[in-house]
Amino acid sequence: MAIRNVRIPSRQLYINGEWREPVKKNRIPIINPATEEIIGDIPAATAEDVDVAVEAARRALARDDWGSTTGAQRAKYLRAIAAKLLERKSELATLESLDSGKTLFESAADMDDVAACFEYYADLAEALDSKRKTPVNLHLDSFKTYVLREPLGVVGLITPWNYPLLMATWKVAPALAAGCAAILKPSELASITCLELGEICREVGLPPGALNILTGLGPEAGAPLSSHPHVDKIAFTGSGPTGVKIMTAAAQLVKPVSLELGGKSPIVVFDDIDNLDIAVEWALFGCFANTGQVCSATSRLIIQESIASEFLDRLLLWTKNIKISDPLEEDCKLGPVVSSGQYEKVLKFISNAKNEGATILYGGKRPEHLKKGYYVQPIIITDVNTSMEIWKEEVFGPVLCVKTFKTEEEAIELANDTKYGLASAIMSKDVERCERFTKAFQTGIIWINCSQPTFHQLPWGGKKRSGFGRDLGEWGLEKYLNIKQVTEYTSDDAWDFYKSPSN
Ligand SMILES: NC(=O)C1=CN([C@@H]2O[C@H](COP(=O)(O)OP(=O)(O)OC[C@H]3O[C@@H](n4cnc5c(N)ncnc54)[C@H](O)[C@@H]3O)[C@@H](O)[C@H]2O)C=CC1
Ligand code: BAL
Ligand code: NA
Repeated sequence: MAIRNVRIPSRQLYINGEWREPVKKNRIPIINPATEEIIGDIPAATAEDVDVAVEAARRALARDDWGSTTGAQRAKYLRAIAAKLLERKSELATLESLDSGKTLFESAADMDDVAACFEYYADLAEALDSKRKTPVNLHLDSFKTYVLREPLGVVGLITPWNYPLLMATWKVAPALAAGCAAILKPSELASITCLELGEICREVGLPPGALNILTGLGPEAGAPLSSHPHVDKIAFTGSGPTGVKIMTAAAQLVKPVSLELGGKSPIVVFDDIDNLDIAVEWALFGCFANTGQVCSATSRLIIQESIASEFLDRLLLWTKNIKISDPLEEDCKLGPVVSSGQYEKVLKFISNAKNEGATILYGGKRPEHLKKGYYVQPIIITDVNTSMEIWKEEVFGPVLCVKTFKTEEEAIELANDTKYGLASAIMSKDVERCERFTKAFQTGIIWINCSQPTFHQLPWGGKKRSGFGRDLGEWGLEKYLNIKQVTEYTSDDAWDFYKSPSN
């Protein structure tokens, strides 16, 4: 099917370097959330296909063309992938928007980030060659020791729909850089661009089995991957309940996992900020970018009482000015949410908030000019108390709830009043106060005078119920490495622990 001059490719599962029909031959429709139309379909993998892909991955590790590569050789593949991605950037960005509802501007930015992330891990793969073997000096004559950093093995990468190709890349690029063989299971709600990554890997001649891509439903394709005895690690980004299932399955085999499970992140705004509009825009971007479907969205605005009224007035003006439209339209700043399920979920959160006594200051309805599609106006909710669902639970939609504070102590208590621990933001020009908050925030990511800017050189992940482990940066590579110590006895003398029978 061709939409706006982009053909939706029809693909199979990408296993062992080729396209392969799923054993059970099932397919899942692709729905464009802007129109609610079916625009194609993706293959639905099951446990049988997981077995085939895991075997292909194991064989890749055993073969010299992947298992014995240097980091420099792997870097060449990663750079070739990045180059192909950029060649197809505009097509891939359109496909991402059609599949997920992301604005075309954000999809295009994602494709740049995806290519840059492959390039970044190409550099780290090269650097790994000099760090592969590290001597450790024990200051003993009788022992020579060193530490090897080796690929961990076969890794399962289970990813969400909010940044479909980018979240996959945060795991695929470092896994390949480390020399692992990977099986990617993208979200069934948005898999098109991840399948195209398969085509790109085929074109650049990535050795068969190094990366396998299995689209399909979570319980049918993700669960058998998590519990597979020959998968050495699972890296997951998605919801808390699914994270618990994956960790439980992996625990039976003592399989390591890393989990990035979203949050309910605070943005604390103090009255000493110089420019109200600049702070307002960050608050807006922090919660409404990507239609609020961001794990680190700062969806709790905690504002100093002295400026609350003026701040909210401006926030309202800015919010009303956001262009909501088909994500492919120029200047669109807010597209639909990803699916009918997510749409219903967002609307339910809003009605629950009303029923619990909160005030809908603005939004939360279907925009009048959009009759179809999973569109909802951005929402600002006030009169919130800390026992309300809207204060406590992740919505994953353009929903901002607001509370005020008087003192710094009160602000930090409100900020940390959450089971999650992914990100926190503070807006203040007082450097020492920002330092105090940096220490006090119980999260893995701190933003000062901004919210959301993300750089692939920096560790990404949280604490508390937001999970553990880190993507990105050198930390994102380490998790795909096995650290192996080698201890050699170099003395000609006997060990002399036991009495020799010949004496
Ligand atoms: N932390 C984050 O970045 C994300 C958080 N979410 C949250 O999750 C909510 C629900 O969204 P979903 O798409 O249903 O998230 P989900 O957590 O169910 O899906 C994420 C991935 O896990 C897979 N999966 C589902 N069940 C599985 C199982 N039993 N074993 C292995 N893999 C499984 C899915 O197929 C998908 O690839 C959202 O409303 C949002 O609150 C959703 C996406 C991303
Ligand atoms: N910048 C966003 C990453 C995420 O939502 O997972
Ligand atoms: Na879709």
